[in-house]
Formats: sequence, structure tokens, C-alpha cells
Amino acid sequence: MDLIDTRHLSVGQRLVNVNLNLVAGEMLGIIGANGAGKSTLLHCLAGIQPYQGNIRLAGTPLASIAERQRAQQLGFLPQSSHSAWALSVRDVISLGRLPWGDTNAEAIAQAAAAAQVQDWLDRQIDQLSGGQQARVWLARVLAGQPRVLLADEPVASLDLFQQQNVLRLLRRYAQSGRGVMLSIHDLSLAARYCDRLCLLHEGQLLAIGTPAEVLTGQHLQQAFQVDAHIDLDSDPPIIIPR
Ligand SMILES: Nc1ncnc2c1ncn2[C@@H]1O[C@H](COP(=O)(O)OP(=O)(O)OP(=O)(O)O)[C@@H](O)[C@H]1O
Repeated sequence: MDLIDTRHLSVGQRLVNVNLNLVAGEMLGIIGANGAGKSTLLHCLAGIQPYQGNIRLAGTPLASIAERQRAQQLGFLPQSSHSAWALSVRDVISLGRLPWGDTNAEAIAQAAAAAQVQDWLDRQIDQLSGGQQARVWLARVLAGQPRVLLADEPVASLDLFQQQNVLRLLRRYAQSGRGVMLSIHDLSLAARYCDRLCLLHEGQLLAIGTPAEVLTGQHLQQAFQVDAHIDLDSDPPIIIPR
């Protein structure tokens, strides 16, 4: 079943006629050069960017879904988050329950454990490092237990161990019958963890499919202007500029 499908999704020249879908159980990686339109696409799906065309959430037009229901179904982790207030980690994670109007202690504890932030619940978020804060904001989204989790570069500020931890947990999250769509610059990690990839180039969908279908020399040359060494058969996969 398609959790998300877009038809002729456009935002001026920033996103042009993008047709894609997110299937239940899958993790879909959005890749492309700086400025290719990855955040713009995620912002449209998250309901914070006006667009032309159609987006459907589990078959229902997104525009016809009440804001609260939409927030229950779709969780969004922006590229960077910060709090204007000195909130505790527990308070930040609890914000993820706002769409439900509860403080489901089990959901909050599970989210904190998954993002490995459970030891900091009583600390102030502004007294954590950048990468530590990023995991707390991820826990906030997880606490809402959305059917579709959208994440804009969720591993950009994380160390090697936490990149692996977060990508594994997002994959498990998708495999539980939900869906995850994330933008990611590290193509080797994208190939290793994503079921399918969607390659954007200058706002257009250049390719969508399995990592082997999308990560070809020709596509990477067109999208990134690099001649890349690609070895998807090695474990882990290797994609680096020559
Ligand atoms: N608020 C905005 N108003 C107008 N144009 C914008 C706005 N935000 C981004 N853009 C433009 O839209 C295009 C796509 O930007 P977007 O942020 O979606 O790219 P991206 O693929 O996420 O890039 P990056 O990898 O650098 O995060 C870029 O040309 C950018 O300059």
C-alpha cells in the first residue's frame, strides 16, 4: 500500500512535476546535490510548503486531512531544530505527543531509548552537544509514533556509531509497517540502509528505484558532476568520487 504518493508535485522551479510513492514497510532515501530540492520535497509532504499538484496520504488527499490528524500520521524531523526555551530533554520528547493530546509515558520512554537519550531526560537540551541534541529531536518525532516519518538529513551531525544506530532504528521503524522518507548525502549509507532511492536533480526526479538502479555512474555524473567509484556488491557498499 502507498502511504504517500505525489502526482505532478511542483514548487515553482524548485520542484518540478515530481511523481513518487512511499510504500508501507519501506525506507526511501532522497538524494541529490545541494539545492536539488530535497528539503523542499520533504517540506511539501510535511505540510509546511505550499505546492502545486497532488499529495495523498494513504489514498486521501493531504489537503483534505485536518491538521491534527495529519500531525498524528506524519512526523517531520527538520534539518536543524532548536528550542527558544531551556527545555529539559523529557519536555522536548513529550512535545511529540502534542498531536495526540496525551503524555503517553511508554511512547516517550521507548522513543528516548531508541534514540539512546534516556540518560539525559532531566538535562536541559541547550546544554547538550549538537549531535546529542539532534538525537533528542529525533526522539521527539518517534514519540508521536507517526505512520510516516519524514527526516531531513537525520545523520548529518552524528558520529559514525550514531549514524549506524539512527539508520538502523529508522529502518526497523519502517519495517514495522510504517514508512520512512529521509534525505541523506552519504551515498554509501543510503545504499546500505534504504530500500529505494529517489535522486533529485535541479528540482526534477532523475531516477527512483533500488540503489542499484539509481546509483549508476551516469546518474551520479549528471546529478553531482563527479566520476564516482561505485561498488554496490561490497559490504558495505562503496560510492566515492574518483
Ligand atoms: N524559502 C525559500 N524560498 C525560495 N527559494 C528557496 C527557499 N528555500 C530553498 N530555496 C531554493 O530552492 C532550491 C532547493 O532547495 P532545497 O533546500 O530544497 O535543496 P536541498 O536539496 O535540500 O539542498 P541541501 O542539500 O543543500 O540541503 C534551491 O535552489 C534553494 O536556493
